[in-house]
Amino acid sequence: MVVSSRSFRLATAAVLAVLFALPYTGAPDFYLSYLYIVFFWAALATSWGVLSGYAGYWSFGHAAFFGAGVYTAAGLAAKAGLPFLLTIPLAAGVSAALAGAIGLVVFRLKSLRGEFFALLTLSVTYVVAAIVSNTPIDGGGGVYMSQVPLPTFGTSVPGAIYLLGLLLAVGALAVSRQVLRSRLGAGLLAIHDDEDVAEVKGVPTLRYKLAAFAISGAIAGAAGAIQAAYVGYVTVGDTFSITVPLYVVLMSILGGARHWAGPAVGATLITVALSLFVGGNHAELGRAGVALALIVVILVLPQGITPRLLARFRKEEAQARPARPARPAALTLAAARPASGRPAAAGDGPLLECRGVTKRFGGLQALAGVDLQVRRGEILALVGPNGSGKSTLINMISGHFPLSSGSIELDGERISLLEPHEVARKGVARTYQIPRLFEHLSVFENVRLCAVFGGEGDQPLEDPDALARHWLAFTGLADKAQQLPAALNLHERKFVEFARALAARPKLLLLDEVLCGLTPSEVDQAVDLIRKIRAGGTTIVFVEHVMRAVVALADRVAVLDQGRLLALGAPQETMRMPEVVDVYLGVAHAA
Ligand SMILES: Nc1ncnc2c1ncn2[C@@H]1O[C@H](COP(=O)(O)OP(=O)(O)OP(=O)(O)O)[C@@H](O)[C@H]1O
Repeated sequence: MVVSSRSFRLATAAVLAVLFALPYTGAPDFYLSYLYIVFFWAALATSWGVLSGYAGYWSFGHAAFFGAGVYTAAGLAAKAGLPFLLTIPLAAGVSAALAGAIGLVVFRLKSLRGEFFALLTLSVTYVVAAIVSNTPIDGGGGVYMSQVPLPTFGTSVPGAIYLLGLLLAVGALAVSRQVLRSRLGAGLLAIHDDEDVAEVKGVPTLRYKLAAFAISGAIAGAAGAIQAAYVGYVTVGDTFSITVPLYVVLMSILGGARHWAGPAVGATLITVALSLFVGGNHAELGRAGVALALIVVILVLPQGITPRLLARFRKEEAQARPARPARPAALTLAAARPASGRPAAAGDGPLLECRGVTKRFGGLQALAGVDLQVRRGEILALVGPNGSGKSTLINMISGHFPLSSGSIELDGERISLLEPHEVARKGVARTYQIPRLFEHLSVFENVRLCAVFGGEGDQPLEDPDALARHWLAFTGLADKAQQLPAALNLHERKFVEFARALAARPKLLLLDEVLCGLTPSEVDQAVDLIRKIRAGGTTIVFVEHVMRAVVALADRVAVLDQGRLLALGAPQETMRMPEVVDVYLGVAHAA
């Protein structure tokens, strides 16, 4: 049976209407409480997904944010006498602030990615728990909510808590969906796949991670506030329990952590499955069976249930729909060009100026004071023996690594102190020697992301989709748009790197060994492409070992040796210089 998107939306609206009306129909409190638990876990798991699912920063500290919400509400309502409803936004604020404060410290450190982030957030839970239990916030005895006047809309207290839980779950899903569809979501998904590359492509990674963490904390805090009213008596042991992070992680993985609805789907399935085995003679056996079934489902569907179901649904819908003509990739050239791209103009002054660029990796001097000017509109080849510092210089210009000393200016403006995403916003784009594509994004999404985050200034691009399609067509990848990078060969992966860099509309394009590993005909194709790119007004610096391409393309050649600029000039003459022949080409190659 084919269900259209419209009928799916109508069904969702009808289910929501029934759920919101339920407390007014005289439904027993037992059912309301049962459904509240589903909403509670759905909201909590959804909040986890905003940072951890999208950006891949697995937090095991969700109990800290949830607990901060529980105790903010309990403390303010039971001890300070604030109206309970007012404590919910306050709890959200406290938990968001806690997440933001932790994020400000840990997100700056590259060494705290992956498992270290998980462990660190877990330990934060115990620190917060210790603070709560050793201060008057709890004092070791727990906090009773029995004296707190709780709202009774929905005809009773359980009805009101049910409605609050439902509102929170719906709100969390709406926020998570909105995040995923925004620039923030696109940036978070890129961070998930390769944070350093995301930053170089223009994603302000620190700001985005902080925003996601704060949103995640806020929803968890609000969930904690409502849960405080639900349980009526809060204790440190129950609140800061390892169960919270373990459950939300499991729920999110089962449902699909990279989809906005995935964690809530997982939460619903697990909560309902576990509730079937709360009592009776075989409760333990039943719960073990549920756990086993979970393991099997996760092994069979590593991306989660929701993406799989949606993929099938979309496939059926597409098959049922009459085929529409494909949208053309056409785009006005003005939109595709670099923001301030100008055609090549000899003597127009340097676009890029490197002064005394030095880079040390511990005791190793990779660059030893390189002075180099790149003229506006030229193609400059950067050559030299292995380990001479070519890629390091590209990394310095794109902001990938900070300089040890020296300075780099673009268009007369110093860029060497900027973050990589700020360098990208000044009009610098690069490719990687070994393509570093976002492996969970389609080829189209890879290029679109660079269209969204590239380009000078902060004006959002009007039609990033059209720009992505344009550059995919330009690089001959239009028919690969919907594929994942893993399905491409090396040549295609390198051309996706090209398309991504071009979608950023750069003034300065840095190409790091784009021809390495390509067949002779693929090299010819790439040479042709590079010529066309320059004709569009882009200045190009390219690192290359394929001499045929260097001679065919370069206006000038810069030769590096042991981190120093050995020679600079027109290709033919520079390649014949005895010192260049000596250190790089060898007599036979120079002939
Ligand atoms: N992240 C890093 N940490 C430590 N050393 C590094 C790092 N990156 C580069 N190096 C070292 O710096 C020196 C210059 O390396 P670089 O990759 O810039 O050379 P290259 O000229 O691009 O070489 P190739 O042609 O082989 O790519 C090498 O000795 C390399 O080992």
